[in-house]
Amino acid sequence: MKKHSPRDTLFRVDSINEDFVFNEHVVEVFDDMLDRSVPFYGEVIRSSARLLDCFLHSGDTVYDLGCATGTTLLEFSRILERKGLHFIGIDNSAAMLDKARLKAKIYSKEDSLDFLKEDITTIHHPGTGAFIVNYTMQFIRPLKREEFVQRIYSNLRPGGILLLSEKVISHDRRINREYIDIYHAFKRSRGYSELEIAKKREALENILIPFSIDENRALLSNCGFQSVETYFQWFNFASFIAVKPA
Ligand SMILES: C[S@@+](CC[C@H](N)C(=O)[O-])C[C@H]1O[C@@H](n2cnc3c(N)ncnc32)[C@H](O)[C@@H]1O
Ligand SMILES: O=C(O)C(=O)C[C@]1(C(=O)O)C=C[C@@H](O)C=C1
Repeated sequence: MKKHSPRDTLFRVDSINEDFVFNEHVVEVFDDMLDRSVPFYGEVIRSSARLLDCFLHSGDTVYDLGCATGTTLLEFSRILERKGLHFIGIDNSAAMLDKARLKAKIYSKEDSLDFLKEDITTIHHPGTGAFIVNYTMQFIRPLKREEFVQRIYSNLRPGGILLLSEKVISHDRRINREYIDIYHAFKRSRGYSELEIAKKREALENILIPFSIDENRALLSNCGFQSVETYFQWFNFASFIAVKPA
């Protein structure tokens, strides 16, 4: 897909030090930021599309919670064009949604994609075939996550799926440190400087709170999901599938 955002230079030296928020500056460079900051971003989307193809039926609805600029749903609508699914993105940032709608228009997908401004922690969309929650639950306060996943579970139809992608930690201190170093080397290879990496890390401190793989799996199981597996992992990034019993 063509690039739709200028280069992410938010954490260059002259920028101000503040907590990370999804404001208009972030929206402006967001697609470039994700492309250079999330390992195998495109591959995770394509793998998720394969799972949707396996588990969903024609007429099912897919909600992308925290859809940001709509990249994931645009890819789904292209890959799964003939499957007869409805795609709806939800975000609480008007600027993200404006960009998502613009991209849908550019790719002539306005008719197959909808975008809603809602708080993902209070959704009510019963009978949903699949929820996608990519790199977003990590921004929800840990104490609120169980209620959030419970709500997703109760809005899924029997046999429906949740696809969850998150940055993760290891409780083994050595492994955790090595994974973070490997991730920072990845960011350097994508053109971020040491200073940009350090400043972004500081801005995300106490804002992006990752769970371990085991903690995420336990959370999903506690909310009623019976089958829970990881379908992708690259060091400190992982994607999970959780299936609601049919
Ligand atoms: C890291 S981005 C998600 C990236 C996107 N899923 C992707 O893969 O391209 C997190 C998104 O969640 C949105 N968000 C965070 N908290 C939210 C909430 N409570 N309700 C709705 N959207 C929220 C932010 O506005 C932001 O667009
Ligand atoms: O740059 C980082 O350190 C990241 O963790 C990347 C990450 C994420 O994993 O969600 C963090 C914030 C942005 O929303 C996009 C990507």
